Amino acid sequence: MTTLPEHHPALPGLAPDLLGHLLTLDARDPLAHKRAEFILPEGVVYLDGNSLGAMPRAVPDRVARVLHGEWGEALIRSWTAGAESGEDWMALPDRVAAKVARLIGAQAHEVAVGDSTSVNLFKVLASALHLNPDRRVILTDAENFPTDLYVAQGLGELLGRGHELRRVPARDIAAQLTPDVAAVLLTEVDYRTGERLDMAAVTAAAHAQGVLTVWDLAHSAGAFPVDLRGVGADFAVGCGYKYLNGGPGAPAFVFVAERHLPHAPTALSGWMGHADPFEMERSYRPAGNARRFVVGTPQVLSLSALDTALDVFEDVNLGDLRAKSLSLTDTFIELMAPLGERFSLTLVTPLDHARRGSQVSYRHPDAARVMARLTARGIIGDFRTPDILRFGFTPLYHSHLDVARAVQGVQAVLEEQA
Ligand SMILES: Cc1ncc(COP(=O)(O)O)c(C=O)c1O
Ligand SMILES: Nc1ccccc1C(=O)C[C@H](N)C(=O)O
Repeated sequence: MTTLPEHHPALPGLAPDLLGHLLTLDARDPLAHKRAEFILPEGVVYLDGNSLGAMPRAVPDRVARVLHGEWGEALIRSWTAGAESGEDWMALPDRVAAKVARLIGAQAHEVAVGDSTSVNLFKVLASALHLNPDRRVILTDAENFPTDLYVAQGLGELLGRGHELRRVPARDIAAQLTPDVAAVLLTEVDYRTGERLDMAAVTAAAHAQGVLTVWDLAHSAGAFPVDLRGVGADFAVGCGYKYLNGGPGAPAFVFVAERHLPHAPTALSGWMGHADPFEMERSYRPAGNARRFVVGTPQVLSLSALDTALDVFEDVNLGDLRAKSLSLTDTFIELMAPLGERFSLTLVTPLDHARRGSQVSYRHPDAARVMARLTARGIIGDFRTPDILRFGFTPLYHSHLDVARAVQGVQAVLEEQA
């Protein structure tokens, strides 16, 4: 007989056949062993890895080594110590970039790591507009994440050449790829609904109209395999602290397709993106790879945390990651269905697998209060304005039993409030 995993208290009230079914799914889970690589508080079902990923167990030791050994003892020598084997601080952004590249279907020299997603968005959008100089429109999803909208708006105004940020519903993007559009800026997975766009189809449609693509992979990277090269994407950015589990404020990543590297200027030409920073040349000569999108001194402490966090993915088959994510979200949707009928819960996440990221969201008229109560019970998700309850699933550390516990928590809160 299957035994309950240690970190799960038994689930009182769960029908034995359902419990058996969930335990079977968990017993067959090829990623079940990954949970032990994270530190998660007892008694909590953490459904917020799409806002701040949980801490991988190996991170504190790595950060302590960097603090005490590399900073405390070796001091300035750490910038170059171990350069022969690529262990030096100078090479840290490139080492981390190579690990991210595998997760997003890119080549290592097409990826740089540093700064925040917002800042990286500014850099690549500026590059895209430069590469399409005769067009003046940035086309975006009207409901895109605020920072994407703000950065695009601000950059357009700064350029002072009459750029327009055109916001249209995501479903209309393909029809709006008119000859005045320079770049389309989209988040692959909507942060509120969890709806996933067809990146391959949108990219192909954009290219057919001479439009460059900028993808925000904040809710994609580390949640399922992304194939930037396969879809022919031009530019992309994403967060280090969500599904990559790099810690609060972790450095973000930026992707520039190889074909653009010789021509894509960086709006922020800092010395760390120079081909040879310590030559101290008088004028800027960009690194030949995406490293040019690193601007200033790398954030060694947070890059080190992210570097170790990414090692969790080393033995992970990304197809397994996606399959498990879908199994978790399917299970959640299925177990929540009877509650939807009893309470005012409306599923807003697509049932179609191809159109789903790794989260499930519902509208509820009192969503803020429901989420506050859930959080107080240790079921941690997100409230997103105006009325969204959002539950993020992380295939590396969730089990199907976690899903059932979360649903039991939602049921208890909704019954209390009724
Ligand atoms: C789609 C999307 N883009 C960007 C960000 C964040 O950007 P930054 O890390 O610069 O705050 C988030 C979340 O905060 C997000 O959901
Ligand atoms: N960076 C943060 C800092 C503080 C609180 C939340 C965030 C998030 O990342 C929110 C997330 N982007 C979201 O999709 O809602």
